[in-house]
Amino acid sequence: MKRARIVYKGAVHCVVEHEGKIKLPDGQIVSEHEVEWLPPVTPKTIFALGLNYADHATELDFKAPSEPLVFLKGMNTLLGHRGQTKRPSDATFMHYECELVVVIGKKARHVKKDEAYEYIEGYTIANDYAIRDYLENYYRPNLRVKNRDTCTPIGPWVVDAADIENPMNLTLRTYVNGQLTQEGSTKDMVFDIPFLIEYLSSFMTLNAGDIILTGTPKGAVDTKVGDEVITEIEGIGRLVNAIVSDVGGE
Ligand SMILES: O=C(O)C/C(=C\C=C(/O)C(=O)O)C(=O)O
Repeated sequence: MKRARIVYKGAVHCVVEHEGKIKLPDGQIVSEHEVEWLPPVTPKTIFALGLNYADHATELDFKAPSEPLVFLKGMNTLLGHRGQTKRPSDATFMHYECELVVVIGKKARHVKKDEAYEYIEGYTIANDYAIRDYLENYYRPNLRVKNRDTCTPIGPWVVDAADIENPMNLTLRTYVNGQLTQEGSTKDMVFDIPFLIEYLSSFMTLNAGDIILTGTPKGAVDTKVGDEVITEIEGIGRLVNAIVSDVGGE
């Protein structure tokens, strides 16, 4: 089952996918172009991993971390499928990052690796844009890199965990204006999903609806106003995003 949140005729609905279209709670079927897509999740906490693919660390001239490099993101960053991301006017380098997102299904504290999958509701896709102008080293606060308004498009769907046979072997791809620019596999994560859930839940509580952005492989390159960026993950779908100027914006 694939689930999403949309606005249709001025009202918010939780919907499911039906033969490539959208099924509303009253059974009505509508096309994806008739709706406004919202982020499919409303987390209390958004966790994200930095440098969780060794080849991405290498392209930034960093070593892969020996312990998970976790940071938090604000709700201000979230945006739905087919949304418009405002390219910050102070950015020289705004890199896309295609990432598998784990959606937590129930309260998790002191979870062991071998039980971790029981705590996952499903998976979705994020594009974790990075304003690389402000990337200095591992230890700096990364607010200006990773917490810009609208810079985390996410969705379109949350796919039930039961429908993803092996989340640790999914192909990720990014297309900019139709050109394939990034390709990798979740099998190359430095810290895999069970490890991340054990690690995070060892020192804090994860709640239902919380999300973990699991990092991006190599191939993250610059984007500009006017680009269409599609991040795609095998078995989940394609997340479409447009980059617009923030000049004169709110
Ligand atoms: O911008 C960077 O690549 C470094 C970084 C985070 C990295 C990721 O999100 C990633 O590797 O997926 C940072 O915190 O600045």
